[in-house]
Amino acid sequence: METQILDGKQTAREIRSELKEQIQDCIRKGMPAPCLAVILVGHDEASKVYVNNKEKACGWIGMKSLVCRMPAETTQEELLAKVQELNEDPGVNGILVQLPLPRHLDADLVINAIDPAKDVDGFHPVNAGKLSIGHRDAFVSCTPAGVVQLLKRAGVEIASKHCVIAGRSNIVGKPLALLMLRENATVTVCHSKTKDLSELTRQADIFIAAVGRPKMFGPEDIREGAVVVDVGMHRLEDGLCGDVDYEACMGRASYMTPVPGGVGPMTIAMLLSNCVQAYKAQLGTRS
Ligand SMILES: Nc1nc(=O)c2c([nH]1)NC[C@@H]1CN(c3ccc(C(=O)N[C@@H](CCC(=O)O)C(=O)O)cc3)C=[N+]21
Repeated sequence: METQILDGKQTAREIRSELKEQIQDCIRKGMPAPCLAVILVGHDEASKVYVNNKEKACGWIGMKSLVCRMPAETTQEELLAKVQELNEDPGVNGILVQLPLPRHLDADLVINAIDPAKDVDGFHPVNAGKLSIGHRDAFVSCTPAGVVQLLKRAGVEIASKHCVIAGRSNIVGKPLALLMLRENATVTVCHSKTKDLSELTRQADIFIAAVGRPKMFGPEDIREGAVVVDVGMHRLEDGLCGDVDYEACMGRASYMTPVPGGVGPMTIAMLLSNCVQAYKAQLGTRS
């Protein structure tokens, strides 16, 4: 079987050009440019790369980005004060606190402090709760939103399909299950304690791997013709790879996301999209 590539890089480019047009429209009407604020605490190397990528992506579409770099020894109080300052700044439309935080800081407390209307990561309990009860105005976590956009734009049918998700994190597995349910899929979520995992994943029409273990899934774990989405990202000696053994599944899946160039670029595109959504909502409520 010929495996089609789900090209996240190209799809992200399309989404960015749509967002860029929307922003130019607003600016032509005399509105200020939207602005995303990113808080980066400490010196995690991977985080620096992501934050740079986000800055670049903002630049491409005419969005301002404000990166607040704070030292590794920043206290909880200092971090909360920074979040408060950005909450109150009318020039800031979206706030993202780059994770992971240094160990002495409590990420839950920090996320709870973000104004839900500026929570473009969709991590605040108010947004997570709204997603779970189907409110359309919630900010949805960027990686799950990116997966659904990628499938839809490739013309993959979701309704009535059996979607099996491996992984149950608050930022990927759980919100993705809710989104796929909203798209009328039948959803199974599995995890490290699941019995006969491979038996289950082989029943998937759409299989989504989000476990965080390099090349954990191979052709024996997927059905011939399945749609395979790989959320994993691992930096090995010979480059990046995902949770799925991409080469080995070539020819067995009907569609598959590469790593890199699959879900990663879509995550950033959805972050930009959430920012534009926040910006428009805030413009609408200003007197
Ligand atoms: N508050 C918060 N929100 C996040 O959304 C968030 C975060 N913290 N912490 C870290 C993770 C990870 N993440 C990625 C974003 C883009 C790529 C991406 O663009 N990947 C490229 C490759 C990039 C490379 O070469 O390293 C690709 O897959 O093609 C990957 C990973 C967002 N995260």
